[in-house]
Amino acid sequence: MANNDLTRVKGTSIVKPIIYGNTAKYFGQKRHEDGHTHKWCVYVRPYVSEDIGTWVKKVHFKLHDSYESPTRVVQKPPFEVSETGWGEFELVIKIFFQDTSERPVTLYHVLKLYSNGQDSELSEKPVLSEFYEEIIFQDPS
Ligand SMILES: O=C(Nc1ccc(C(=O)N2CC(c3nccs3)C2)s1)[C@@H]1CCCN1
Repeated sequence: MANNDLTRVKGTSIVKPIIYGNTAKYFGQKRHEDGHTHKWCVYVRPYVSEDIGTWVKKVHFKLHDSYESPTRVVQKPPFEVSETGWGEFELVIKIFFQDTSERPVTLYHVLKLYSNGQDSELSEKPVLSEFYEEIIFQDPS
């Protein structure tokens, strides 16, 4: 079929399901030296067990500017950043692919430290906030 117009011929597409988000745990009390109350980990993981490094080259985690070196670059799996802090804020997650012809994907995640609302009673239970996303590669080269 001659495809003279600019529409892309519907070819194959590859769907790569991922999970992104954070876990958090209250220290049990406020840390005197810096006022931090929680440790947390933000991450990008494959939805099914696989070596995500075969198709993800690196991940940038952009933290709040008050953090030292707020843009954290993770060059190999596991693609995660562990930190401590006292509050919830929006992080930017930028995923770069081994196939450099594929544009990076940017995700936004609001860090969750409190099980039900900011400054709610601080529980000892870990907090989990994660989301499912599908990375779609059209006509992968
Ligand atoms: O909390 C919030 N924003 C936050 C930004 C950064 C936070 C944080 O936890 N930390 C900065 C880091 C540092 N500690 C010492 C030197 S830098 C530990 S919290 C907003 C404000 C209202 C609701 N949410």
